[in-house]
Amino acid sequence: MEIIPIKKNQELEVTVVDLSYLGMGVAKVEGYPLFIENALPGERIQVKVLKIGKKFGFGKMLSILKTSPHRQTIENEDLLRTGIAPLSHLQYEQQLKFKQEQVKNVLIKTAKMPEVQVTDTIGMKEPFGYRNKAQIPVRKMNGVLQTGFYRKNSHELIPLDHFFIQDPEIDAAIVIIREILQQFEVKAYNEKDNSGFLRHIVIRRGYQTHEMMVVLVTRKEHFFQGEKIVQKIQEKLPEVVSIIQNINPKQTNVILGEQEKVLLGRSFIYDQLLGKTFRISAKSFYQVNTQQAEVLYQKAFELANLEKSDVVIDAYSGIGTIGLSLADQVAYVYGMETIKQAVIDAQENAKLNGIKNAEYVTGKAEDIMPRWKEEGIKPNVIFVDPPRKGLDQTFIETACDMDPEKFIYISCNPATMARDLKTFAVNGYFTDSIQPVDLFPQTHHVETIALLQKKTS
Ligand SMILES: C[S@@+](CC[C@H](N)C(=O)[O-])C[C@H]1O[C@@H](n2cnc3c(N)ncnc32)[C@H](O)[C@@H]1O
Repeated sequence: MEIIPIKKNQELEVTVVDLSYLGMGVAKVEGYPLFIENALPGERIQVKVLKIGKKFGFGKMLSILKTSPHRQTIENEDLLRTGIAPLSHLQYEQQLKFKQEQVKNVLIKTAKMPEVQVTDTIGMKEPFGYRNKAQIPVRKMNGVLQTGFYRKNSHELIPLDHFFIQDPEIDAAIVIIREILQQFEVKAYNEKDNSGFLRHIVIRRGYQTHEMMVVLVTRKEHFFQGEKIVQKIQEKLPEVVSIIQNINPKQTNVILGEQEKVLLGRSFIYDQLLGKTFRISAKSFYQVNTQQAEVLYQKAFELANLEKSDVVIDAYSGIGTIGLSLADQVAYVYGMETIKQAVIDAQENAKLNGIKNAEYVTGKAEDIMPRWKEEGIKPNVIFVDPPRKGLDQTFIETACDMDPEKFIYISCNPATMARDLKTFAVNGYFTDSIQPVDLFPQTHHVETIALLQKKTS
């Protein structure tokens, strides 16, 4: 586009025509896209132009002149401002449709597979208060240690007590811990000059067990009055079975550092998933929505149509939730994962549940898979559940070379999944169907399960 038809600070009336994949309303002014927070398709709004780029700009909604029938009232607009719940102004049924459309779009545009069926998104009955984990930044505001969340695309803290999508017991615990920290005059971290002490409070709470883990992320090891603070937390929060100090001295956006000290109790909590018990360490991955994780895994097992003689690979295995949940339906499970603590959890979880036909090793999927191929392991079904960046392309080639009957690809990023499905197709595996599951209500994130089968002709 040569001429940009609008100017910064201009106020104008527009019609919202679309919702971006990040949940922002999109209006077009003479073809020039303007992204607007808290705006829904079909709405006529008054907007002020905030930012102009070469290809698109951003606007701030001033008022709604015509409201979408799909809009719902939100408790607190900070949930949109912080990006905690960027779809919370859209009715839940519509959120589910929006997610299905997102998956369809990437299949058409990225994977070039318009023929693949994308089924309806499986939603939750109560789509809030579901997160079993919180990672809350701690900063000094008006001279006081404060907790909240960052404004979108910034590190400016917006104080917040009710996070809406988090387990309310976690929200309450954050407030109690904050008050204790204020009482002991703990210094909040200042990222501008990498000074101060407390950076983040991370909390996990077992959905079934209600066991709570509190991780205090600090810049330095020396914890002035640490013992007293720990004692007070335990006194006020009897669900806490684990308090960990994680030390992160670096000037970085990465929350957890390398070094960890157990200040109280165990280095892990237990939770139950699909009738099995799992221990979860601070650095191990565990799906944040336990209820929907059960729905996700059950659907994945159903699609896998497992047989008692099957050999299964659980790639990117975390604490072994997928492989150990299905171990009693198959002959053997091999799992691999990069985080050592998570692999130890998986090994312990196998013992805890009396599972003898599963083994877990530490390493990158792309390094372990060629080794297993060399050793002559012949999987019938391979489950892959990678992080947002998707699969390593050499991993896909090696895995396809091992000639399994099918793959079950669980993904938290439809865009990288669509890219990977193309590589699978080149290597002889076609995508049969895609099932979106809503693990992250009120947000733009969506989890999907793809079933891939070997090409027969
Ligand atoms: C989305 S999680 C899934 C974990 C587990 N399957 C579950 O459902 O809880 C992805 C996991 O892959 C691990 N990971 C990241 N890169 C990896 C790699 N190159 N090889 C193996 N595992 C990796 C992460 O540490 C994380 O535990």
